[in-house]
Amino acid sequence: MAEHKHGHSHSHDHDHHDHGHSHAHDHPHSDHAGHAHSHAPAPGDSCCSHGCGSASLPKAPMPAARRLAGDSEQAVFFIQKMDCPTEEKLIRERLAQMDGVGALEFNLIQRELTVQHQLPSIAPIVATLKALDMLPAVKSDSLDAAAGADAPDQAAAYRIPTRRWVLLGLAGLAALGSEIVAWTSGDERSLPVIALALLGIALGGLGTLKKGWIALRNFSLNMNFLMSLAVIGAAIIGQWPEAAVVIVLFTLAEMIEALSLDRARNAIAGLMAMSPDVATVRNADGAWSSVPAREVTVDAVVRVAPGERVPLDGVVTAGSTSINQAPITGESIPVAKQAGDAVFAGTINEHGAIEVRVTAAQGDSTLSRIVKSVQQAQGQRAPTQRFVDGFARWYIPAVVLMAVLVAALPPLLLGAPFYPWLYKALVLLVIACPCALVISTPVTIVSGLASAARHGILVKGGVYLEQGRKLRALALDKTGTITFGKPVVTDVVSLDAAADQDALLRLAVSLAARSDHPVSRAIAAQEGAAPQEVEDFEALAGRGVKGRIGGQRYHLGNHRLVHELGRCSPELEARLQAFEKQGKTTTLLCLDAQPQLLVAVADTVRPTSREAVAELKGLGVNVVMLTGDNAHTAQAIAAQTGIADARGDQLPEDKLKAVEELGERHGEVGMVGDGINDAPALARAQIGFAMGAAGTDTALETADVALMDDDLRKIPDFIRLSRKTHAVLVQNISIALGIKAVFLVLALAGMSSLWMAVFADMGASLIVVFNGLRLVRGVPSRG
Ligand SMILES: Nc1ncnc2c1ncn2[C@@H]1O[C@H](COP(=O)(O)OP(=O)(O)OP(=O)(O)O)[C@@H](O)[C@H]1O
Ligand SMILES: [Cu+]
Repeated sequence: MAEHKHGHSHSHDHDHHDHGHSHAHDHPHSDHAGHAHSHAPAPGDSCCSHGCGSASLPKAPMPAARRLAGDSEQAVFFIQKMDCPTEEKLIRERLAQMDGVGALEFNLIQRELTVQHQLPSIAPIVATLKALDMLPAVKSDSLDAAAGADAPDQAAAYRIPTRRWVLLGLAGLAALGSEIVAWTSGDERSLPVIALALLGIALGGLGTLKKGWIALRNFSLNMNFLMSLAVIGAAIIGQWPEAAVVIVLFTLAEMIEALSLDRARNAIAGLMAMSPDVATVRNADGAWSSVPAREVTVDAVVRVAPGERVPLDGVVTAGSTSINQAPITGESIPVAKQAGDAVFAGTINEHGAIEVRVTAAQGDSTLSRIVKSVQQAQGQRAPTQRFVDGFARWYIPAVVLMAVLVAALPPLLLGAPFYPWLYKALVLLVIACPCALVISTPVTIVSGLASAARHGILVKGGVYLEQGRKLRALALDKTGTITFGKPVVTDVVSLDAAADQDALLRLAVSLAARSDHPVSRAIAAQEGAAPQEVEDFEALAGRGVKGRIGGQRYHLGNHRLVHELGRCSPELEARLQAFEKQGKTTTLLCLDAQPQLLVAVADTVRPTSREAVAELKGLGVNVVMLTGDNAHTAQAIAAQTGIADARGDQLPEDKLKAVEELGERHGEVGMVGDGINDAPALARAQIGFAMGAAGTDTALETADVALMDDDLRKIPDFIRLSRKTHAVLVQNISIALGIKAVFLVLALAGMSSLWMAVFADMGASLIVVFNGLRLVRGVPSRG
């Protein structure tokens, strides 16, 4: 992996109008410290992460929610009881009816609910949630800054209390006892049988019955309602032991489901666990002491011994070592670090002892921003999830209707016996549970997101994870993406034989020193030429720079600039081409618009780029290079990387047009870029990728998919993961529906009992959850 994250420090006053290429990832942490991240865009606003104009293609459909006109407040609740999609539906239906309540965002896996509202206080929302027996805890409330300070310890809240397990165990014994007594005595309605069954229902099923009752009162047909109906129905037709066994099994299924969701949540939390809890901090007197990492402030100096993990983000101030950055970038190749280099919390110091000046508090570290970003990403609904939710909406009523018909029609029309058909109807009600179906999608998406994060790929939403497999074209910029973005001067040629080349070079260096553009930086790095004072400095986007030195007017820029100055000639063009054909970028220093000096710089292609391009081609993706650099250089670099379609001289509008045109020709387009000149094209692409995100705030926040390091091979990795995720989603939906279909037939044929139906439902839920969790284990390997 490329290691080039040296913080550079130009002491000059840089022009910030310099377009494009401030190459953010080349100078990390310049203002990292004290940069509080409120990483919480309002739901619904997140559709356009680049702030793209209204003309751009829809990147993610808006969540179906009422939009509030004007400003709205936001409150986040932690709802311990919200662990099943049924609860979500119930809450959604009730809250959506309230005036002043806008978008609702559910995060089942974190059990969080975010509400946009325009109410003077959140009390009515809390009251509604309480009426649904949801017992919300306020995590944050934009009306009340202090809210959430005493939010419960969520980790503890996720745990299922032992008491519940014991109760369930006793309930199970009672239900089993009832079954045994009934079986041995051959009487299902004797007093001991009924008493034991009632005991089982009371110990294990009251919660479900209560929820069922709440659902009924709110006219919301949900799982609990169906189960309650089935149990009461079974009791009415005298199947007491069965009623008890069913409710106990159902409660057990619910608890197992909650546990398996924990697994998904842990996949994310596990990322955070990589960062140590204590840091060795230098005190004012120079002694070292152990301090909880949470309490270490920016600018403190911490010591990291060999073999230890780096506790906080920072910059090395003393010592040198190599660090395994796998927790951030997913690549376990050690990276050399010396004074001035950035290190990240959670990464592993391999051999040297280093001292690190902390640049971000624990909560702002790159790792915790990754975790927050993944948590947030999974709160947004992926397209498949929307489909599944929509399906579940008509599925339950349809099955209930069918159950009613099954119970009523055969006895009424054919004179069939009533009880057996009622029993079949009850089995149908149990089968109607869509839990497996509804839960399969979020679990799969979360596992995919967590797996990507572990491999240094930060996906900003399930949408992108689902879309990745559809990418048919990928546009790459050249400087800093395909190449290292660290060009060096290779040739300096005076165009006027009589001129003093060193004096001209000194002028070029003076102008270049004012710019952050990689080409300028290469020129500015020329040795032995102290820069001179520049007046009226100006950056010329896509061309170069200009300014006055010693009263003379100078331009420093590319062929386009000279052309526009009207001083181009066939001879000059021939000279430029000779360098460009070798993949070098040419820059000309002009005095009074007249070219005087030619400076050629060469950038190195990243060794991973070529492989990435080959892999992308293998995946059926058309790779196109779009660069502001000239066409000849573009061709030469493209040839080195195996890219057939390379387009040079691209201004920002041209890049945008190119992306549009690729979209029309091939379908979904991705774009990788890092400069301001790439921003419009990035926004237009269906998926905007940023590289080297570990060192920068902006790349981490604005891209749809951020690669933590500069390895382009992560893009084919991402596409493969997207395909795998899709495959698992399809499997899960087929399993969930398939099992239902089988039991539907069995039920109608009278071959399925109630408890078999509950068992099947539990089995289906477990299968889809574990199938989904499989994704955590790995990105399909890159051959
Ligand atoms: N500040 C500058 N100093 C010197 N040359 C510049 C400067 N700005 C632009 N140029 C010239 O203009 C060309 C186009 O610049 P632009 O920033 O659009 O693209 P780039 O960063 O070189 O390439 P890419 O689009 O692949 O990232 C550069 O190759 C360079 O020759
Ligand atoms: Cu020309």
